[in-house]
Amino acid sequence: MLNFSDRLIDAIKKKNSVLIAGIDTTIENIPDYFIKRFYYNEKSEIDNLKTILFEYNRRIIDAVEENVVGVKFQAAFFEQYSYHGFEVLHKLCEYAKNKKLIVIFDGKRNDISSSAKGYSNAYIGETPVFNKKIRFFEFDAITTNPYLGQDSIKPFVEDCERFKKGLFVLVKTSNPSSADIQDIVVEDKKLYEIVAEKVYEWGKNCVGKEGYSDIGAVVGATQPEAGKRIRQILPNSFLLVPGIGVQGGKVEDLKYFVDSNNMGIIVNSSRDIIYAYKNYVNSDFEKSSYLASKNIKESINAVIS
Ligand SMILES: O=C(O)c1cc(=O)[nH]c(=O)n1[C@@H]1O[C@H](COP(=O)(O)O)[C@@H](O)[C@H]1O
Repeated sequence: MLNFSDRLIDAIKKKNSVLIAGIDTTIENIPDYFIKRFYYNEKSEIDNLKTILFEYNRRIIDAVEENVVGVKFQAAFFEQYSYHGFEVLHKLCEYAKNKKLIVIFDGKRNDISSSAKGYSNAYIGETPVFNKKIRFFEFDAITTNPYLGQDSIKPFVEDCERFKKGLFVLVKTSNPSSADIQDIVVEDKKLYEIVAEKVYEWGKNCVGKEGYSDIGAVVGATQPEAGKRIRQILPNSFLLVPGIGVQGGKVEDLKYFVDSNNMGIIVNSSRDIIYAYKNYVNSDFEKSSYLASKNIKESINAVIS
């Protein structure tokens, strides 16, 4: 199997898209008419929840498939429904995988190395069970938090090498308070610059045939200045860029995040896609999500090609 970065590049070329659809759906944002269609009084709340969460997201994936290179599942939106949500996540991951989409687990997981290994086993690796090793999830990549340092990242990096997977390390996030910690100056550098340098080190031995590392960085679209700087520090890493649209990040600013080949980014949009029915064709969420994903893809391509 090809390295993650090579598979990602192949998929981007095939789709002519760097757009990732973020599957961040909550039940209260699913249109009423859809809920009515699948809600059965004789079934339990939990059974209705599982059916509706799966069926809605499955249709979103069908609708946007043509315009996106992959999907990112934000764990929180599934965890809030406990193991019922995780059951749906498992089914959706398989569903998207079967459509040959790049599938990212956005859990921002990490801990001391023994615990980090458990996270890595679960989402991008395999877990020892008696005398077997089981792959519970088939995600292509996972997001992770760098705060605990190198030994906490190592289990993920090793699994990336072993199973040809990808890792996106939080470097400069999109949220308004990201400066509180990430912009602290340490020995003339902002902390996020130091984290980016670490990401470069961690990814040095995971380079695919196209020359890109499988260890990338998360950089918010709301942070173009940081994007420019991080791109200098990470010339051959993929940047996962969330925060366009609702959070205020501008598609025009993506020019600061790309590398010298106008490559090296994937751009996430969640609410603008999954709830596009609120802005487009209220009665047809699939058509709305299709149109939204097409428009976002085309506007990104206009900036970076
Ligand atoms: O790691 C992420 O994906 C992430 C990092 C970050 O800095 N900012 C950020 O918004 N995200 C995620 O990207 C998605 C953004 O959603 P929208 O603002 O609805 O497009 C959510 O799933 C966030 O959890």
